[in-house]
Amino acid sequence: MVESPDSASSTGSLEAPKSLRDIFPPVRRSHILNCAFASWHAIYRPYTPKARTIPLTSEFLSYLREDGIVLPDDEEQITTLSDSDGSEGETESEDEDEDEGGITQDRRNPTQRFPELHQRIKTTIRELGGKVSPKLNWSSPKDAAFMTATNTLECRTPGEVYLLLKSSDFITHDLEHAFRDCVDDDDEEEEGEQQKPPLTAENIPYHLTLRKWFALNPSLEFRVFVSSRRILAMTQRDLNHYDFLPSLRTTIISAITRFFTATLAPTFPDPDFVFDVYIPLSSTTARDDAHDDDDDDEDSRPRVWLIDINPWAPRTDSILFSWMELLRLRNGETVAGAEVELRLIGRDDPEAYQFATPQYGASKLPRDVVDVGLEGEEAVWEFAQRWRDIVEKAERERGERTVGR
Ligand SMILES: Nc1ncnc2c1ncn2[C@@H]1O[C@H](COP(=O)(O)OP(=O)(O)OP(=O)(O)O)[C@@H](O)[C@H]1O
Ligand SMILES: [Mg+2]
Repeated sequence: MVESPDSASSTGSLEAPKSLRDIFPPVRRSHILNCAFASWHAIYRPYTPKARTIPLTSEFLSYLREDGIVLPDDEEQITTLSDSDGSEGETESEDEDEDEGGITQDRRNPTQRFPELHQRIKTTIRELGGKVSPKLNWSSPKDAAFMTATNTLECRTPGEVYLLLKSSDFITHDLEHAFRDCVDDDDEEEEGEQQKPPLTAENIPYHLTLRKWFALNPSLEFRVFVSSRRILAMTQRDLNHYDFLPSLRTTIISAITRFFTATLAPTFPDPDFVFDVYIPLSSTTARDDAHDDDDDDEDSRPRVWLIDINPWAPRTDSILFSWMELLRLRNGETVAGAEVELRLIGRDDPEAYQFATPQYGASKLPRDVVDVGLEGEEAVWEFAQRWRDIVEKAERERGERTVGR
């Protein structure tokens, strides 16, 4: 989870600026838990790219929390810090717990320390085609992508997964600060609820999520802000300018709105949340390759995939909006009947990164997309044209033309 900057000062209000924390509605612990991947994935699996969630043991959580990185010894290709610090090839006796400044460190290798879990992760990677993108309850280790040979979150072995998780501050946030700035759910107690254990950090069920790796195009990732089961606003997620996006605005808004109305709006446990979607270039290829849904849906309209659900909380990055703006929209400070805004990065916007210079190394820009970028404007345009053709065909089939140039 990335902390969003407190943008109280950028609202232009004449009132004395208040901090975002002062005015943000309280965030309940249950809301945070509802946004954990394993919680919502259980409901919306047919709409997500292929993924598996693996319950984590306390042994594994201790391993993640400890300083130092002891990696498995059953992998050949991984070159890591542990190779140079001499931990590889330690004998049984050296693997025993040792006391370092009062803190007990378990130096055993993951293959001895949590063999079953290690094997399960290995098998799951294989089942998902050999390449996965890892995530804990709420966060992916985007800030640690630089640790891998590919500079992405693509992992082929459990060791690569462990290395990313252990190197990431975002993962540490999931482990140590999941309920930071949250309130209890006391007033929500219903009959029979008293039997439930209290929602404390100690009894958070942690899961490792492994998502089948696919080369998604970051220009087609969007974040959507929902309040009272109503879409308030949408934003591009990737911080590059894409010339072709404005002409697809109406199509994108209606595809996402249709998806939201049919799936999330009626069933997500909380009325306020933030969700991320991806609109694949070619629904058929992508579905065959990475989708969990086995139906024979021949609908050729742009398909919307659910990537993540995030808390309605300052900790969620509001990207091209400020949380102040969103809270105002929430309070109805909008023109009645106005269409939902999809905010895109303009060519000269200060937020715009150089094309092919993404925010967290290449983790947001799969290699083939980088290649398109590096091939220059023409290749990008060709790509855009292909996408537009698909969309236009779909719209024609529906008998309504919403795309035009
Ligand atoms: N199956 C996948 N294969 C390859 N890349 C993926 C896959 N799923 C997601 N990604 C990429 O990883 C990025 C991060 O994923 P996700 O949004 O789940 O992480 P996050 O930590 O929750 O991010 P945030 O902090 O912005 O909420 C996505 O924006 C997407 O570009
Ligand atoms: Mg997220």
